[in-house]
Amino acid sequence: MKTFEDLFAELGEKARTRPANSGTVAELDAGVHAIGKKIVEEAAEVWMAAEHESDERTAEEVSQLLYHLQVLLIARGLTLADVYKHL
Ligand SMILES: N=c1c2ncn([C@@H]3O[C@H](COP(=O)(O)OP(=O)(O)OP(=O)(O)O)[C@@H](O)[C@H]3O)c2ncn1[C@@H]1O[C@H](COP(=O)(O)O)[C@@H](O)[C@H]1O
Repeated sequence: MKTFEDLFAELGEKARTRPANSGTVAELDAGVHAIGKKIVEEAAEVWMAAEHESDERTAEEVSQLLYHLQVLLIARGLTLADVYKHL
């Protein structure tokens, strides 16, 4: 099973190697403004799923929000350590 740290390492590698079919590369190229909008959209989907949908759907929406948050960190050149020091 992929962990949060595994995903961050994978996305960092995508950003470095820029494979042609990567949604992550496309999202990074779209920029921080577009990524931020995606985060807000996914956060709303998390809220709606938690209030009205199943545990499985809620977990899925949370995974998507975490993905977009990680893309934002990479876009800003931040690491997980930069976040963890605030936890
Ligand atoms: N975990 C994710 C992930 N979570 C969410 N997403 C993206 O976020 C979107 C999810 O949003 P929705 O389901 O709300 O989207 P949708 O309704 O299908 O489409 P939208 O209209 O919202 O775009 C997906 O379409 C993906 O583009 C992800 N894209 C990639 N990953 C993982 O990231 C890694 C790298 O992926 P690539 O860069 O695409 O190779 C792989 O391990 C992937 O599994």
